[in-house]
Amino acid sequence: MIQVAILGATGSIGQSTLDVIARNPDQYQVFAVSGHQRLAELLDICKKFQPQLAAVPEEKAVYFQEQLLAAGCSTEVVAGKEGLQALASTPEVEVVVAAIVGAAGLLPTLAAIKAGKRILLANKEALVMSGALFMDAVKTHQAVLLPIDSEHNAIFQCLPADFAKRSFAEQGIEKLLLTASGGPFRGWSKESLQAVTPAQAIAHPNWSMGQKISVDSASLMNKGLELIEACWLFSVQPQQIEVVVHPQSIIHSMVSYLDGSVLAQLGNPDMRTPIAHALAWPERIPAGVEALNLITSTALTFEKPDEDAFPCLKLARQAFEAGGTAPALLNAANEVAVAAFLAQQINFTQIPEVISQVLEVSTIQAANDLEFLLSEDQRANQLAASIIQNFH
Ligand SMILES: NC(=O)C1=CN([C@@H]2O[C@H](COP(=O)(O)OP(=O)(O)OC[C@H]3O[C@@H](n4cnc5c(N)ncnc54)[C@H](OP(=O)(O)O)[C@@H]3O)[C@@H](O)[C@H]2O)C=CC1
Ligand SMILES: CC(=O)[C@@H](O)[C@H](O)COP(=O)(O)O
Ligand SMILES: [Mn+2]
Repeated sequence: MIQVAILGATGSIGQSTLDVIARNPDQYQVFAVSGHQRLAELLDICKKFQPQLAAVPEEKAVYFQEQLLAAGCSTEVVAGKEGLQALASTPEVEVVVAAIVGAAGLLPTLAAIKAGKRILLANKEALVMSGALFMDAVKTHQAVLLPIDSEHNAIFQCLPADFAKRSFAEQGIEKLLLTASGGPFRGWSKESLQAVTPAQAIAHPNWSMGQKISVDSASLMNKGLELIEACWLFSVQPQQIEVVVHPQSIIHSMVSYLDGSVLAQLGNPDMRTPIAHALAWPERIPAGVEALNLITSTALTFEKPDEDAFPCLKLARQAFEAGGTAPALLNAANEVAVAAFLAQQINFTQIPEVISQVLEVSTIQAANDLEFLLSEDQRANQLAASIIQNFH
């Protein structure tokens, strides 16, 4: 029986993971879960899956333990950030699903890496902000890193099995084709984007996801973060990645080879597919996802991204090229700007403005020390907040 810890069990990825595990009860057991604000949902998860451990914020730990006891659950509560990191590195756990949103996921994911776990990575922000530190830790601690972000999982499936052992040139790989849906505002002009509401921005055309990633998809920052994520995961440069807008989200990404072959992974847009793939890799398990019917499927179309109306993609590419702390600053500024947009404090087109300003006034430094990186993340958060204040 494979024991699984789900960091961010109450979220969209967490719920999809629980669904896949529930379909494969002979192979997987939920050993540990974490939640942050949605503790009623976490209690339901504990009642259903009876995990050994549940991590919650420090101030809610006593109350949540009482709730568990009242519900007849023997789940033990671990508290706060330390509890979450301990949970991620518990010896009994073999697989850790990194599904916390944003920078808050970095330390628990690193704890799982340092404990040599199989990491199913959804939390792209953690990798974007810490890049080389993250990948070095994977190597040093012989963790197994499997992407469940749908595009990266697709690329992983289209690459040779031993892709990490040889250069792309030796393997005849020309480039990665990273698909983007284009989000709910695809085709909109810069001017018309100014007045869009949070409700419009989180209404993704194809995927049901948490609010932050939905806004990122709408601004194309999700694709910018994914471009950086792909650079680290597959050891490529941004010039080896072409972003292709594919509004139907049926092709989840592709690999183009020198002989003219383009390998693609297709499927209905449902995160249970990449989650099941990575849980079982190199085997396959059922995910509860309906097989793609190409006869009844809609036509597949492709177009170029509009980087003028959606400057976040360009900003992310530039941040990766600048290196050092730049991607962490980009990520921090984006997190603050997205939260401000969702709280209706800024408009949608001010998201890239906040990020540009944070990057412009910051000195980019080496990012090889975790403590320093975390302090820069905090500094960029504060800087972004003060830039937003000055908008008013
Ligand atoms: N949803 C999707 O289809 C995809 C998501 N991803 C990535 O996966 C990650 C999760 O996304 P998604 O599931 O959509 O997001 P959700 O908002 O649905 O879930 C986020 C999870 O993180 C927890 N969380 C939030 N803040 C904190 C914190 N400060 N400390 C600890 N836990 C916290 C939440 O707890 P609570 O709910 O209890 O507050 C929740 O469990 C993101 O990085 C996203 O980019 C990648 C590809 C696809
Ligand atoms: C499901 C998933 O992996 C998301 O990252 C999704 O790809 C978002 O879609 P777009 O960012 O392409 O709109
Ligand atoms: Mn994705």
